[in-house]
Order: sequence, then C-alpha cells, then structure tokens
Amino acid sequence: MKELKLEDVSVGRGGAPIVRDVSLTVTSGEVTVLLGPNGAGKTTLLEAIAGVLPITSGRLTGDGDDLSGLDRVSRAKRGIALVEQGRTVFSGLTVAENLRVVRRGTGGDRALDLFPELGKRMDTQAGLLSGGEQQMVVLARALSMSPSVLLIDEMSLGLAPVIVKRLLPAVRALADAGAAVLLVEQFATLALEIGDTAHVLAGGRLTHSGPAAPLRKSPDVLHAAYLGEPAGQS
Ligand SMILES: Nc1ncnc2c1ncn2[C@@H]1O[C@H](COP(=O)(O)OP(=O)(O)OP(=O)(O)O)[C@@H](O)[C@H]1O
Repeated sequence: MKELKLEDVSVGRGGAPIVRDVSLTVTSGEVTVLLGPNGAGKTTLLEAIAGVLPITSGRLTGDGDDLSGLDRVSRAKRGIALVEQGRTVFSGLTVAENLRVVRRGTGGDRALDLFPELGKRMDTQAGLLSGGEQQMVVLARALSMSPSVLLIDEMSLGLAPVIVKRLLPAVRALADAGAAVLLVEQFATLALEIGDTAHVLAGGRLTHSGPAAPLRKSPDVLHAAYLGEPAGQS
C-alpha cells in the first residue's frame, strides 16, 4: 500500500463522538506526525485505522480501495500494523521468541540491522530489558511483519528523551525504506525533526495540517493548535 487516505473520518466510543471529520493522507516514504493534547482522540483515530474501532462516518481507503469494511486481521494482511501505546512485549518470552511470534520473510533481519544491540540480547527475557530496549523489540516485531503502513502510538511513553532520540531515527529509517508511517508522539519537537507532514488534533478535530519543517520553528503556531485554534491549514 502506497497511500492511506482518510476523508472526513469520524469515530466514536460507546456512542460518544470522539474524532470528527478528520481528513489526512499517509504516504509511502514519509513520516506523518500526529500531535495533540491528552484526550484529543489520537489513539482513537489510530485504532479506527487499524480496525480496532469502527468508523462512524467518512472514508478510509488504501490505494483507492475502501478499507472500512475490513476487520483488523484483514487490514493487517493489507499491511497496516499498529504499535500500541505502552510497551507490549511478551515479558516471559526471550527477545528471539518475541520476534519469532510474528516473524515471516526477512523482516526480522531488517529489525536487527536497525537495532544491532538487540542481537546480543536474543536469549534474554524481554521483561528484563530496559524500557527503551523493550520498545526496540516492539518496533522490531512490527517491522518483522514488513508493514506498508505503520501506526505508532506514543512509543516514548515513560521513556527518557535520550532514549526517544535513539528510537525516532529508526522510525525515519522505516519510512525511508518505503513504509508509510503515522506517528503519534508526545515529544512534539523530536517528532517534528523526523516528520515530513504534521497534523494537530485537538478536541477530536484537526486544528493544523501542513509540512513539519515550519512548525519546528513556530512554537506559537503549535501552541495555538494545541489549544484548538485553527491555524495554518494547508
Ligand atoms: N475505552 C474507552 N471508552 C470510552 N471513552 C474512551 C475510551 N478510551 C478513551 N476514551 C475517551 O476518548 C477520548 C479520546 O481518548 P484517546 O485515548 O483517543 O486520546 P489521545 O489523544 O490518544 O490521548 P492521550 O494522549 O492521553 O493518549 C478521551 O476523552 C477519553 O476519555
């Protein structure tokens, strides 16, 4: 899949509207950053794309094909992978076993190219790794599935910025290798450094959409968008 497209997508939880009329495109080779305050609906939107939650209205297409009728497994088979919030390693299994759970093709080897430090920890129980190393396993596991669309939900949760700085270039490398990446990240400045396009979601609506580069130098625009003030639509 080269292009994932959302057109006026709305998503609810338990009957309550959470995400409203979101339109955005995630393209192969690019990192699309999705920023926004807590509770804005970022996780809800990623879950709707992955097929965990239904879309209430709007269109979700992959290379022009309607995906909304597909369940989560079918969307995964179409190449959509969701790296969920929180580190979700199988803590009782070794790193090698964690990677083997989903491994197919050559994705696992690519994962080791990205995080060579995991090579030395293959026989270690994943639950004994540091938080940053666990997140590497989670990313490596997603990569093992050779996804064409990678949805990453706040992988930095609970990690120090120095670790996040190690992980984000790997995300950039995945996009450079051809993946379409949609990255939800609380460290806005760090995410914008590796992003091509940025969207800000506040109160369930997009309040800013545009190239990532100008936002790096415009904290005021970012701040206004976080507060829900529409600015700089493009
Ligand atoms: N399981 C649920 N049932 C009902 N409402 C929920 C559920 N999970 C989240 N919500 C509500 O949906 C809204 C959006 O939550 P969501 O987790 O999508 O936001 P977010 O932008 O990812 O926030 P955060 O950055 O805090 O993770 C919030 O108001 C939240 O209270």
